Amino acid sequence: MEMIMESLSKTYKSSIEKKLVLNNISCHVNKGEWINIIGPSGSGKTTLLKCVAGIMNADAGSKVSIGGLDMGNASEEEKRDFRRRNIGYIFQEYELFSAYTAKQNVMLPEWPYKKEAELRERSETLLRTLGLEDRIDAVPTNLSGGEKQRVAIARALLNDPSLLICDEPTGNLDRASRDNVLHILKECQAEGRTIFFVTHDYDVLPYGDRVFQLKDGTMEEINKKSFILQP
Ligand SMILES: Nc1ncnc2c1ncn2[C@@H]1O[C@H](COP(=O)(O)OP(=O)(O)OP(=O)(O)O)[C@@H](O)[C@H]1O
Repeated sequence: MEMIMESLSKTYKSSIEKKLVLNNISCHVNKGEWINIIGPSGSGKTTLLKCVAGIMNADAGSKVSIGGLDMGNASEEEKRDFRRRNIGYIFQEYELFSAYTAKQNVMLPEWPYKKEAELRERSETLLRTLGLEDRIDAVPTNLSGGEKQRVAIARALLNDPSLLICDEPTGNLDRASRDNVLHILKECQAEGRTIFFVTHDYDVLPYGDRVFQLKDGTMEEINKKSFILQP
């Protein structure tokens, strides 16, 4: 799914301050590309992902277009429907519902729209693929951080999204689980999906096609090779 950001700015406004977090960012992502975003804590990575997904409104004058949908002009309902059909979003804080099991959390976004038996089978398959076969019926309070992260990843994959937006999806995983998740995402990319991936982990960078760095409100492309350690 093609993504176009032009002059994208975002200001947080409160009664005591106005904070410009993203300042005139432009970036064009081709269908099927894997883009990695790095940047210091607080540089606006999560803000950028939320503006791109239409979860948060960018400032007036910004242009964000995803798969032809103009986020600035779409209604909340259009954006919600578009996300459900096309975007898998892996939240940094997992955003799991504590009253539901791992399997139910994965099924939840499609519950009103698809047959329950079909959803149950699909979510169990995804949880098994992510190494959670023993935790399918556990509630989030009984899951470790890494397990919760993998449930959140399974949920994002449920609708076979054309675009995966990933906010540090491997931050709480050990090396083996991280490599498993990256391998699964690489397969998703091979199937033609676009991946927009925020990370602090430089070991993730070789998996992507291009790297952008967010700093002081601006975003610039960095040569991916500059992160590969020389012997
Ligand atoms: N709702 C909000 N209101 C005001 N300021 C906010 C709000 N959300 C985030 N910020 C501020 O905007 C800046 C960017 O936050 P954001 O979460 O996008 O950064 P980040 O790069 O994802 O950080 P991290 O790597 O620590 O997750 C931070 O200084 C943060 O304090």
